[in-house]
Amino acid sequence: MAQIELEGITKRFGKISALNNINLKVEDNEFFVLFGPAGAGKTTLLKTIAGAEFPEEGLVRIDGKIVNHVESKDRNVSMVFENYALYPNLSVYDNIASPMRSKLYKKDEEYIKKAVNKVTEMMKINHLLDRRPSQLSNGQRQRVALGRCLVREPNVFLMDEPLAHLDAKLRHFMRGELKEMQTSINSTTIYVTHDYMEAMSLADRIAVLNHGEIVQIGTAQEMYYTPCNEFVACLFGEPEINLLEGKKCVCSRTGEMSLSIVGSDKALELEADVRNVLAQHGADNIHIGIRGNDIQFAFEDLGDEWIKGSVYANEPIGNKVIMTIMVADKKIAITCPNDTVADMDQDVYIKLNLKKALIFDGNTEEFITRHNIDSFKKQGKGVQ
Ligand SMILES: Nc1ncnc2c1ncn2[C@@H]1O[C@H](COP(=O)(O)OP(=O)(O)OP(=O)(O)O)[C@@H](O)[C@H]1O
Repeated sequence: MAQIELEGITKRFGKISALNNINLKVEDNEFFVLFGPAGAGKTTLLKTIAGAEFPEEGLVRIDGKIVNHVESKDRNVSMVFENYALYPNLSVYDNIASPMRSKLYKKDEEYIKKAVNKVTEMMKINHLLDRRPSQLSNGQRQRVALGRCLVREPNVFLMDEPLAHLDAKLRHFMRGELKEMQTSINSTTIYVTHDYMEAMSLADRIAVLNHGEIVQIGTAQEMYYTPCNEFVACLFGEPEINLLEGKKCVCSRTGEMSLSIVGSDKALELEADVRNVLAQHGADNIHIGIRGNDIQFAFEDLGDEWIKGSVYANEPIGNKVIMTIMVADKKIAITCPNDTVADMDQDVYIKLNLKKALIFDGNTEEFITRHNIDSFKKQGKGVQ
């Protein structure tokens, strides 16, 4: 159990600023995910907490104590690295046993045997105990590295893409095991992943990083339903959220402010709460963020709010079809039932469910509002 606090952390590699003024508080017993594109600074942040990198500026606190000058081995953290970092000359058994034989944690061999058996059974690698790392597949090596991280009970687990090389089924199984284990042994976990589904299913809270800075911290729900900008909105969801250019206009039927999509002359009616926020907001250029499953489609014109487009692609993916539709010059991806059949260039009509739309400022790309915004806010635990 431990609370981690980072205050003003800056880390440079020559001219590269890998972390820039990071402020973050991870609560005791929290499962905290670092998420973001390649090169965002996730691994550097994890290593800074582990004591494998030292920041030029800022403070690292574990349970309130400043640990900037405490060596990695004395921080009682257990880290699993992306590149496994296994001892090549040791067997799987001895690799996993190694942390418990260190001076700090010295345990007797009987205890070690039980602990190694428990973790290797969970990882489904108990048939590989005598092999060396060079005699393993990448997925097996990754499980050994994870086993070595999990075998003792540190204050903090630091995990860098620990499931990246596993096949989909094992990955799904391991996610469940990790979450279960973290809850049962009450330890704080900081977990790096590229996979938004993994981030959303494991995390109590997520920090999105980009260019060495934190863009947003929040629950999976907040990231998905109230992202702070278009960058975050695009990271969560498959297919990626559609961002359509819109303009404020007046609806001839209601006389109220509404939105039209650039390339279409239809005025789309807004919910009163969204309309009120937009009326106060200066920007005329609006981006409408709408996910593929919040768009209806039909092969005939069903009336006022239906926008005409043409089928550009129709891609079956398992239990659904992703149809890409061209409206003016813009591609829009929608999620359809798996028996949907469509011809290329066929006329198709779509209707946006604006109750689900995210409204962004077209110039700054910052989030402005959505319908029922208060029901999506502040459901996570902890503080930024
Ligand atoms: N030892 C190093 N020397 C020089 N530059 C480094 C070093 N380690 C990281 N960097 C740079 O710091 C930045 C952040 O790297 P980091 O590995 O933390 O990103 P990341 O978000 O973990 O990326 P990925 O998801 O690809 O692993 C990158 O620009 C990277 O090239």
